[in-house]
Amino acid sequence: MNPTTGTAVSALGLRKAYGPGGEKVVLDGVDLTIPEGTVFALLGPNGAGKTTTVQILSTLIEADGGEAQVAGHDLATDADGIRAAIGVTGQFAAVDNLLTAEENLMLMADLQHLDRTEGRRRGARLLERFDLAEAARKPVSTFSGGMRRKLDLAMTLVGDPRVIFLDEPTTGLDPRSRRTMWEIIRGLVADQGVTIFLTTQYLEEADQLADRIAVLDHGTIVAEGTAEELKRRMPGGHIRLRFADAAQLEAAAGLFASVGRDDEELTLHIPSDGGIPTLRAVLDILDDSGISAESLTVHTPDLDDVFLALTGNRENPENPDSRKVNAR
Ligand SMILES: Nc1ncnc2c1ncn2[C@@H]1O[C@H](COP(=O)(O)OP(=O)(O)OP(=O)(O)O)[C@@H](O)[C@H]1O
Repeated sequence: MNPTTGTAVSALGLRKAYGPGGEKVVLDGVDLTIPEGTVFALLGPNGAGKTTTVQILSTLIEADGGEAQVAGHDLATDADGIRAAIGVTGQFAAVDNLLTAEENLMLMADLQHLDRTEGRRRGARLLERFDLAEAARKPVSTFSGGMRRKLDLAMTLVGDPRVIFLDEPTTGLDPRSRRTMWEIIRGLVADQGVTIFLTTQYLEEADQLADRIAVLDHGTIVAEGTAEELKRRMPGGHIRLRFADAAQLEAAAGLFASVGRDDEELTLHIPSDGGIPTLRAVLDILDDSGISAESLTVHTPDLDDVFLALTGNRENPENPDSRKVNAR
């Protein structure tokens, strides 16, 4: 962690290209700032460069350009410092199928140079915490997908990391296992103040977990903000006011420039970004005219709308999956 800035991860102008002449540009100048103790979600369609970003920040591959600091260590000069401070789980998981859960955890403790007693103690505590104690002595090859993910994360936690990279942590899990994983991730942030860097293709996952979301498309960040901020940027949001009778509806309709109305439902739809200042302005206008609405609801576009609007305008001919996302 960087004690002077409170920033867990920062990156400036990260670039990465593949191919003999570097003609396949994967990251084209990625900037990120992630405060410590928060959950950050990097969202993007297949092939956007999410895994590449995680691999660079976790020192698994080198960037071609740009700079980054992770947990207070510089990527270019102190990769060892970063490795000691982070945990990585996901598509390149370290779980050994032939070993039991307990053995996997002990192996991790050995790699972290913990003494045997401390290693055992931490392992047992993690198995308990992740509800894997009963299966502790069974080979991992007999585990369900959800159990393996939990073990993978438990193995990461043996080293007590301050920053954890979770690359698509719930891909392929059923809804119940996904929710369990979300609870675990929330618990890590709440109880231990760790920083989570998450990549996901699930908008709901980003919405549920992340303090801030960045949308990556074709190697650049095309939008960044809280889920609410991103949704508010989309057209289609409105405030819906319901009135007690037709007279009130009529009077209110005359107060606003562009409104939709539904006479049967006695409602007005006022285009809005859903922000509090707009909401207050609408209520003030009604108040000043002595009209009171029976109910007020704010409708904001969901994250699906945001994702499709931001990433749907260019197709990636090399990646049929990205077309699938774009065409939805
Ligand atoms: N070693 C490599 N050599 C050549 N191209 C690569 C290599 N690794 C990744 N790529 C390409 O870089 C692009 C980005 O890949 P990356 O795995 O970072 O995307 P992603 O956003 O994580 O996608 P997904 O959601 O499908 O995992 C892809 O087009 C991929 O084919």
